[in-house]
Amino acid sequence: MPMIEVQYLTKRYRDRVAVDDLTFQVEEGQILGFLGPNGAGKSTTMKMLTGFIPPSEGVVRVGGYDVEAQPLEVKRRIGYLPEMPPLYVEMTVRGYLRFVASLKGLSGRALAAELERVANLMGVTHVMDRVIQNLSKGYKQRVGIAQALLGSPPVLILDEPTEGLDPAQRAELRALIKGLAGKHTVILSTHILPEVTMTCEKVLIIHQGKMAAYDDIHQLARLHGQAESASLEEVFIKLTAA
Ligand SMILES: Nc1ncnc2c1ncn2[C@@H]1O[C@H](COP(=O)(O)OP(=O)(O)OP(=O)(O)O)[C@@H](O)[C@H]1O
Repeated sequence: MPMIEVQYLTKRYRDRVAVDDLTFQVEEGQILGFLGPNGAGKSTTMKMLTGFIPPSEGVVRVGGYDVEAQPLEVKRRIGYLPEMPPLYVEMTVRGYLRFVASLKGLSGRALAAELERVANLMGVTHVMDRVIQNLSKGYKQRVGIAQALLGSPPVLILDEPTEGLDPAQRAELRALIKGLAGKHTVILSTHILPEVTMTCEKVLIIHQGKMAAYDDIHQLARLHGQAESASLEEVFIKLTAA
């Protein structure tokens, strides 16, 4: 059974179709790169996968649970980094992460250990007692990713996780995400194409809400590129030009 199953997923905002009949699945332990130009519908799709907004049509199942019928079962299994992380900016990093960890059911020693683990992983140990609103953009992003990783959920939905990070942290995060493969199922949206080439085996490209490509990263170049060596960038530009 695939870890994430999406069938006929559609979202309409009044007369605008933001996501148009998407069907795809992500196998357990796989990292799916999710690409599309600005406004293609990536964030809208991710919000529906996590139960943040309801679909107009279609079905999403995570770990076999239906997002609409069993939202708590789904949320329990997903770590979500939205495009705009819901940080409580007046809290300290420690206070905020502790709060999120308690929402995820952690307490006592397990909570303290988990806080330390994700803080180390994201390199925020030295800012734990600072107020979030005073942090730089990159550090806010690190805190956003840290909250998604708390409790080590089997599924991670990451909406442009490397946005705002410096090159060193971006490389670290890439390695971290790659290291999650096998144990975690990940959907990673990004505008940085080499990031996908380096991290993902499978790629979904959407354009104007519709699926433009959904393939193994090597197949993609073969099917849509001029040559087998076509870069993901060439394929992306070709598929999203219209
Ligand atoms: N709440 C909303 N009400 C009306 N239209 C919306 C709403 N949210 C998104 N849209 C529209 O839906 C479409 C898809 O937006 P979405 O944010 O999902 O794109 P995206 O692929 O994530 O873009 P980006 O790469 O710029 O973040 C856009 O045309 C957007 O204007």
